[in-house]
Amino acid sequence: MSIVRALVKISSRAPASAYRAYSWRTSQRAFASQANASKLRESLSDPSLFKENAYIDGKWIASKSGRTFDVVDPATGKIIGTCPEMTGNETATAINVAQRAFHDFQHTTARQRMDILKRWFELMNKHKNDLAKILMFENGRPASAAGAEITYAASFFEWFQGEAVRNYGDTIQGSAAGNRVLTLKLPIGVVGILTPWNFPCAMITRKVGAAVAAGCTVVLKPAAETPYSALALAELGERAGLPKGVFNIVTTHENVSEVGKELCENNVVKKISFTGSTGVGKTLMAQSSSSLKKLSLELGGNAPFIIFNDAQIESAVAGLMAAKFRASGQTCVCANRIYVQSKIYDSFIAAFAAEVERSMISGASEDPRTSLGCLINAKAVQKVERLVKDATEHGAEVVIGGKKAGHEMDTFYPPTILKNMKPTMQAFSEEIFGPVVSFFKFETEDEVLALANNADVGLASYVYTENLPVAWRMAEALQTGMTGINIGVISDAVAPFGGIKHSGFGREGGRVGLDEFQIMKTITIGGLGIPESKLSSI
Ligand SMILES: NC(=O)c1ccc[n+]([C@@H]2O[C@H](COP(=O)([O-])OP(=O)(O)OC[C@H]3O[C@@H](n4cnc5c(N)ncnc54)[C@H](O)[C@@H]3O)[C@@H](O)[C@H]2O)c1
Ligand SMILES: O=CCCC(=O)O
Repeated sequence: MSIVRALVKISSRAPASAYRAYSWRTSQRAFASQANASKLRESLSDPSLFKENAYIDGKWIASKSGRTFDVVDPATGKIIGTCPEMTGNETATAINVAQRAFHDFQHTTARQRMDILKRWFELMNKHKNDLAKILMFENGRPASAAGAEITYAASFFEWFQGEAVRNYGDTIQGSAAGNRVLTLKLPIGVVGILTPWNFPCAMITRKVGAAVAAGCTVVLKPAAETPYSALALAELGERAGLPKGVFNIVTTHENVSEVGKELCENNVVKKISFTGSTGVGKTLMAQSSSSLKKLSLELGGNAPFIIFNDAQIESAVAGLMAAKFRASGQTCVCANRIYVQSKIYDSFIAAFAAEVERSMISGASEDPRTSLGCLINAKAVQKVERLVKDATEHGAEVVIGGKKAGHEMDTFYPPTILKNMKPTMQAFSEEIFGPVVSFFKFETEDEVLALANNADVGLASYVYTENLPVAWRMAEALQTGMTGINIGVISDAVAPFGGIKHSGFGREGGRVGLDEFQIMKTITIGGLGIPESKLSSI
């Protein structure tokens, strides 16, 4: 409940002493927040990267109501700062600003946009440690993994600065004599971008890098849990030379539906790019139908990870570690259902469990030894607990973990391995989004293919085998947008990223990433034929 609403509620029906107690607690909270914010700010080499305002038209602003929401470090439970609680109307203002900026920005040359993105990329590298620190505090990611995300995030600006100048069209022979047909790719206009908390930086740069390369202007709504990475990126964008109004950020927590609706229904916005859950993706798609917007939806996954008898075990263990534990298992491409062929089922699980016990260390985010961080909130842990309980009640065996233990914060869950999993269990059809590894056994290629494809979503899949025809057949037949063969990390700025089925549509990164933010214009020119008088009679 918001502070304002809570105060109104309390003041209308509670005695004055209760009000005083509440006000005292509220001011204590505000004080704690200010103290932690200034601690975070002071820990940065460049404190001006930590912003607690929205960013519209190149200005750092508060909400009109003055209302804010708290941002909490999920690893410690401490409030690290506040951000403005913006409304639908304020989002409309940001959209109008972006529209005004588009008027000129669409006419910048590809080289100018390339230069901006290049500088933005360089600034991200220069401030990598500060960006990683901000990400670590707001997301709870351990320090080294936070640094890895900044490198990954910056790679999208590097990639799209190159792609900005590789904006090719076609020339086509028309069907009628003398007709010539050309295609041009033009920026689509103002884009609304909505991003999740699990990759607070990379999900933004993957979209914004492409949008800016194409010549679009942006209104971004970052996740309420992780707004500070977005705001730090805006500060660096300004330093990189982004004109005012090209990149705008609206922050909100309570008004998220209202802000999302405005982005979807406002006719000025020509494209919505969203990464998040399938449920919210469907809502945004329905809301965007009245204005027929172009959409990219990068939604949830439930990746099968398939290990055949002939796989190289060491490499499969390493691949599964990466595909499962990245971001504490909170990645849309995380391995969710692990299928191991029967001959190696037990030995593979034993090798994998040994590696988990050796290398997974849960601890304070700043501790360089920490390799497994917390989950985003206590609710995420409760979901994991529910899935583990359901599995064990229906016959799954716990190999390691399986119980919350040894941590005072309710956001931590230990690495857990379950075997003897069955398709009837909830973790078969639900995305776990946590550090739980669920092993299923299979006998034949056909059987595992049917099991793997028995999902309503289709984002990533992984196959380990030394048999090329098997690998190829599986890659073609698996109903997912992406398949890794003998590799557990498929995310790369050069590679088109996206799903099929209820994992959404559209591709980000790669050569096609730019297309998502462009319209194709076809130009037909008539009267270009050779006059008959110039043709010989033969
Ligand atoms: N395919 C991908 O690339 C990808 C990447 C990251 C996360 N995900 C998926 O996202 C999910 C985890 O993130 P989550 O639970 O925070 O997802 P979520 O859908 O609840 O939130 C994602 C974003 O949507 C916003 N949002 C929520 N309700 C909204 C509404 N009514 N209108 C507008 N915006 C709204 C949130 O504030 C956040 O910014 C998982 O299912 C995961 O697989 C997918
Ligand atoms: O969570 C989804 C996106 C992460 C990635 O780009 O690999």
